[in-house]
Parts: sequence; C-alpha cells; structure tokens
Amino acid sequence: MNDILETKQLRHHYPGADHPALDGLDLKLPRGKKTAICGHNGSGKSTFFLHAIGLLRPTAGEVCWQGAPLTYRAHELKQLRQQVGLVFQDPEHQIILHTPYEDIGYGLRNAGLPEPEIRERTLRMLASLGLEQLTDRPVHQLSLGQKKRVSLAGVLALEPELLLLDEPTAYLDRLSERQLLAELDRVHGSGVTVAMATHDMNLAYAWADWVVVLDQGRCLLAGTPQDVFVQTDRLLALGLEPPLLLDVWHSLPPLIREGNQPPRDAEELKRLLAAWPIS
Ligand SMILES: Nc1ncnc2c1ncn2[C@@H]1O[C@H](COP(=O)(O)OP(=O)(O)OP(=O)(O)O)[C@@H](O)[C@H]1O
Repeated sequence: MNDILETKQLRHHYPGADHPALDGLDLKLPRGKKTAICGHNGSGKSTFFLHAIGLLRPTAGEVCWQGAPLTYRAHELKQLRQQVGLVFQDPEHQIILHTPYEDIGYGLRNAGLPEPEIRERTLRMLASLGLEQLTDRPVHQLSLGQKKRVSLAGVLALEPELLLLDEPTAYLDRLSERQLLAELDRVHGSGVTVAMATHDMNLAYAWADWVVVLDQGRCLLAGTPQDVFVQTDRLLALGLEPPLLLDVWHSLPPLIREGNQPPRDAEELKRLLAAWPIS
C-alpha cells in the first residue's frame, strides 16, 4: 500500500509525564484515503498529529513523510507544513488575526506567495466555505462553527496534500457537521488525503474508508471500517462503543442480511429494508 505518512515505533514522552503519550506507535495513513483515527481520551491522537507536522520531535522512532524520515531541518519543516495541514480541535488555537480575511491570508503570506495570489486564494476559500458574509467580521463575533470553518479555510488555502483534523465535528450541531463533512468530501474528491481524529464511532464508520484505533499510544487495530468495526469485543474492551448502525444490522434476521454488505449509513439501511418483501 502507498502510504503518504507513516510512523515507525514512534515514542513520545512529555517532560515530567508518568507514561509516554506515544509508546512504539506504528501508524500508516494510506495515500488518497479518508482515515479515521479513533481512540478514547488520552490515547495519543493529538500527539500523533503534532508529530505529523514536525511540531514535536520523537523521543525514539521516526516519522516518514512520503517514504523519507523527517530530518527536522528548518527548510524541510517549512515545506512539510505546506504539504501537511493540521486543523486543531479548538479554533482559538489556530486563528490568530482579527478577521477571517486577514487570518486566511496570514499562512499564505508566511509561505511567501505574491499578494495577488494571496488575495485570490483567500477570496476563493471564503467563498468555498460559505464565509463571504463574514469576510471582515471580527473573529470574536463568530460562532464556534464559523470559527471552525475559518480555521479549516486557513489550512486549505495552503493546498495541502494531507489534511489532518483533530475532532473536527466536536461541539458542532447536526447541520454544521453535515456541511463540514460535505466540504471534506469535496476536498478529498480533489485528491487530498484526509485523516480525522474522532471519538465518534458512528461518524468513523460512515465516513472513513480506513480506520485505525489507538490505545495508550499504540495502534491496536487498522483496516477497513468493516474489518475494524466487526471486532465488537475488542472495541468494547478499549472503551469504544461500536457503531449503532452495525449493531442494528447484526440484530436483523439473517435472511435480510444474507448476501448484503452491512450498510454504511441510515439511508442505505432504509433502502435495504425497503427492498425486503413483507409477506
Ligand atoms: N503537553 C503535555 N504535557 C504532558 N502530558 C501531555 C501533554 N499533552 C498530552 N499529554 C498526555 O499525553 C497523553 C496523550 O494525549 P493526547 O492529547 O495525545 O491524546 P488524545 O487521544 O488526543 O486525547 P483527546 O481525545 O482527549 O484529545 C495523555 O496521557 C495526556 O495527558
């Protein structure tokens, strides 16, 4: 498999911590896929992301970008951060300027782009994320969902090859979540590899085409959603609730399930049930 980013026996010990946050993490992000990184609180998801953009350095092990280990030289890190975009869980940690327009342009200016291109890309990102009406609105007047879209726009403006999102749907209402997922599908459709950390197994099951499960800084499971989520007992032992849809599916009579793949979303389940003759 062609992996865009890989960690090999990655270990990270924060100064003063009792346990390592990452403890021999072997994790691969397949190129071109949508990967869900699952794991309960403190399993190491955010620490992995900080390593993926070279913000933290390994205590041991290595991070490979496009097959080559990171060297942590300044010019390499600058290039890496243009190729790998990380959207933090809390937009307050990401947005640093006063308005969406200024903030989205900031990263582009840092990357050394000429002013006309900065303006063109910023306006394009504002439009594609439905933020035109908020272009010059002070950031502190925006809702959380709007701030999340601004921070995503700032990262997407750099046109990364790999987009990482830390709990992107946390605290969003259903409509904002649906809009964000549609945007991620559009970005993925344009050729970007996307990986999101999430606690939401229902979301991971419906959205991802590759799933990894972390526990205590290690990768315990990796595979397609069907392969990973069928391991109900292991997930429960890791404190993760298996997807509701899969639970419902397995509770249906075998005659309905026979010859069908488990549905990935409620609409698919409804279609399968509607096709079943009631007599
Ligand atoms: N700056 C830090 N200093 C010391 N320990 C830290 C620091 N950041 C994280 N940790 C610890 O490292 C471990 C992994 O944390 P991390 O934030 O990577 O997990 P996570 O899976 O992203 O959690 P969550 O789902 O709550 O965001 C936890 O035990 C956490 O307490």
